[in-house]
Amino acid sequence: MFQKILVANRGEIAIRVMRACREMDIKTVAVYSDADNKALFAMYADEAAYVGPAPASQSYLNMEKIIEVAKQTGCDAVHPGYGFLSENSKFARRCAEEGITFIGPSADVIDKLGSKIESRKIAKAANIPTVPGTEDAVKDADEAILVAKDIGYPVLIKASAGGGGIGMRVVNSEEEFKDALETTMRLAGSAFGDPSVFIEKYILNPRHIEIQIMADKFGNVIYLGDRECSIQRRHQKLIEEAPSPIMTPELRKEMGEAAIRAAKAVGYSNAGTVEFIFSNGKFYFLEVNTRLQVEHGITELITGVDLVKAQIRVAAGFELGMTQEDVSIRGHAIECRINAEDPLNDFAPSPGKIRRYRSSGGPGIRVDSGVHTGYTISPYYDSMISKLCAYGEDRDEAIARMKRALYEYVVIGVTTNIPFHKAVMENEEFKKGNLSTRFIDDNNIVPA
Ligand SMILES: Nc1ncc2cc(-c3cccc4ccccc34)c(N3CC[C@@H](N)C3)nc2n1
Ligand SMILES: [Ca+2]
Repeated sequence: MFQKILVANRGEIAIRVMRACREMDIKTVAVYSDADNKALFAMYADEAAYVGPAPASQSYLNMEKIIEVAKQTGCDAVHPGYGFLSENSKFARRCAEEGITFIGPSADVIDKLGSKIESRKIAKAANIPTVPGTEDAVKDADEAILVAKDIGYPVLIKASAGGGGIGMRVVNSEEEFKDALETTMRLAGSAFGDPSVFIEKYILNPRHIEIQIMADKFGNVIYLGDRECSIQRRHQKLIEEAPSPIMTPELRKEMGEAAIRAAKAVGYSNAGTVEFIFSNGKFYFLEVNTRLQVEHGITELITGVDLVKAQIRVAAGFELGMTQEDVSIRGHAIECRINAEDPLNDFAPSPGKIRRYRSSGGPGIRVDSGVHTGYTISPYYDSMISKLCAYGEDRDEAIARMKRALYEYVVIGVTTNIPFHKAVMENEEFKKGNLSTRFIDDNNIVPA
C-alpha cells in the first residue's frame, strides 16, 4: 500500500482525497498556488508545497512542477481528482516514467477513451447501443451530407477530442451543414488540437444518465449504480441524483453490464463513468469519463462504497474485494452544487469574500466543501462553494431533507445559487421526476 500520496488538486476534492488517505493511514502532500496559500485544503494534508502563480496553467496544470514535488517529498502516487490533469494522458505517462503511480486508468486507456470516435467503435464492438452516425471522422462535407441525409436531421457535429458539450453543433438542415462543419472543425482544432469531428443523430431532449464503474488491475469490473445528471445549464451540472427516477432493476442491469463490457474491452482500471443519453425507453452510449466525477458522493451514499478508497486500493494493486453481487442500492441521494453565482443574473460568477459561513447538517446531510468564514472565492478557478448532498430512504425524503438543508445553509458575503436549488426542490415536474436535459429551459425556475 502507498505510504504517501500527492493530491494534485484543490478545494473540496482535495479535502475529499485527503480524508480517505487519513482514514487509511496514508500521508498526503498538498500542492497550492498563490491564490490558495491560505486555503483550507492545504491544512488537511501532512505537507504542502507551493507550485506557482494563481493561473492553473502555471500551477495545477504544471505537470513537471507537480512531479518534482512528488519526487522531492517521496510520494508513491498522485491522485489527480477531477478537472485539471485528471484526464491528461501525458501526465499519467510522465508519472509512470518517474515510477509514481497515477491513481486512475493507464495513459493508453485515457488516450483511447479521450477520442469519442475511438470510444464509439469500442462501444459498437461491445454491443452497446450507440447513436446512429458516422463510423469515423468526417473527411469531406459531401460524404458527411450523405450520412446526415441518411440518418435524418437534426444531426449533431461533435469534436472527437471534445468534452462537456464543447465542440458540439446542432445542424437542422443541409443548407447549414457546410459552414457548421467548417466552424466545428476549426473550433476543435484550436480548442483540442485535433480537428476530427463525427456526426450523430441529435436525440431531442434526452435524459443524461451515467453508470459508475470500478475496475482493478486483474480484469475485475463492477458497476455501482446509476446517476441522473439531466439538470444542467450550458453543460454545467447543477443537480444530480442517484438512482435516476426512471431506473428499474432491469434497466440498471442492462446499462451496467453494457458499461462493464466497454471497460473490459479497453482494459480499464480504477474509477470511471460511462455516460449515456436516454430517450423513449432507449439508452445510447455517449462517452467514458476516465476520472472520479464531482457527483461521486451520491453513489457513495446509496451504495455505502467509499469510491476514493477503492481507487487508492486498486491503484496500489489490490483486487476489488467485492463482486457485483455485493453491490446493493439503498435509498435515494440528491446533490446540489452550491456555487458562488447569481441565478438572477444569468448565473454569472460572483466571487468575493465569505463573511459568514455555516453549512447545513443533521440527518441524511453530507456537505463537501473547501470554504470557510473569511475565505475569498478566487476568480481563477470554478466558483463552487460546496456539494450539498441529501440522502433519504426514498426520493421524497431526499427532497424533503435537501429542502431543509437549503434553508439552513448560511453563506453571507457572496451571491449563491441556493435560491435556484430551493425553487427546483419545490417544482412540480421535478417532484414527479420528469427530467430531461431541457429541464431548466422547459420549467421557468424562479429562484426562491
Ligand atoms: N446524439 C446526441 N444527441 C443528444 C445529445 C445530448 C447531449 C447532452 C447531454 C447532456 C446535456 C445536454 C445539454 C444540452 C445539449 C445536449 C446535452 C450530448 N452530450 C452533451 C455533452 C456530452 N456529454 C454529450 N450528446 C448528445 N448526442
Ligand atoms: Ca466527458
